[in-house]
Amino acid sequence: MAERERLQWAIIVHGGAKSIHPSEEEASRLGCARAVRAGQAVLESGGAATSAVEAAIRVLEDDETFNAGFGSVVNHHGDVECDAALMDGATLDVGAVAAVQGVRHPISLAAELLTEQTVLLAGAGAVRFALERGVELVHPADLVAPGKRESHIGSDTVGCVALDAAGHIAAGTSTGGLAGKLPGRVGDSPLPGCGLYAEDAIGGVSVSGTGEEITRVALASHAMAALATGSPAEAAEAALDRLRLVGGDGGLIIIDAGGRIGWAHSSRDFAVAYADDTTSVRAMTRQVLGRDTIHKTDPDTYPEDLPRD
Ligand SMILES: NC(=O)C[C@H](N)C(=O)O
Repeated sequence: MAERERLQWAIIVHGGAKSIHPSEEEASRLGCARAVRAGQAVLESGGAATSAVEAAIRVLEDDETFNAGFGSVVNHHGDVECDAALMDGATLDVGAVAAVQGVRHPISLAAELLTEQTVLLAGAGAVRFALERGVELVHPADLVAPGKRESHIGSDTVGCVALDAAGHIAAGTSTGGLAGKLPGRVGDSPLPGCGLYAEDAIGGVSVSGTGEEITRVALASHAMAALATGSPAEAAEAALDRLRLVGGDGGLIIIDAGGRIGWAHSSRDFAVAYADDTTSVRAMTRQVLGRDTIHKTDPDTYPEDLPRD
């Protein structure tokens, strides 16, 4: 197939690798579509990929459908502790935060760190940094959405990858982690090479799934390596093969340097939405790519007047 000319911009988000209850499918698709629309607005006005990723993830963090920011699952002690990261493929800068409490938008705290020498801040130090930088803080209990306190199900981290008009790629993640996790536990999401990676010359990837297994196989780095020889969907598939070695479940979204979008998941479902300068917002909760996926759903196309809450 002839190589496509590079697109002006492209963006994909995910709402987590998990089983999505039928009653949550529409909310998952709509939530992801809204997030894409927020990132798209940044990209269409010539904004940076890092800003688009932050804007998209902030929408997902505000949506209790997803396990990030408000609506995060609770840990073993009933508290929300969040991990998030943002990586700039132009500079290979990373900003990451782990096990933070009471930060309304962990992705914005990660963005604040992006230009600092420090890559990853955890716990109380990260919250102090948020205070110094004027990043919005809330009472930690205010991040617990009704219904999530009792819930020990669900593992629906959010993520985003974007390519901007200048050819720069960024990737981001945000999560409440795994329900019932030990306090202080940190998953793959804030770790470059595990939960995310971005490098302009290659592409960008954002991951969801069982964090310990994803970390053990450095999943994002495998997807990046596989992009050298395959399409984004093939690279996501190759990474999932790697994950099967340790028995984990997951999903990956990818954009390559040419703006091609792809994703795959071994979890039953994976809410995804995407758009580029030639395609309006499309969203779905599962698709056939992985040999372990069981359903096919044609993507819903969302018009300009995307429904609002
Ligand atoms: N839902 C998720 O993707 C969870 C995240 N990967 C973690 O283990 O913290």
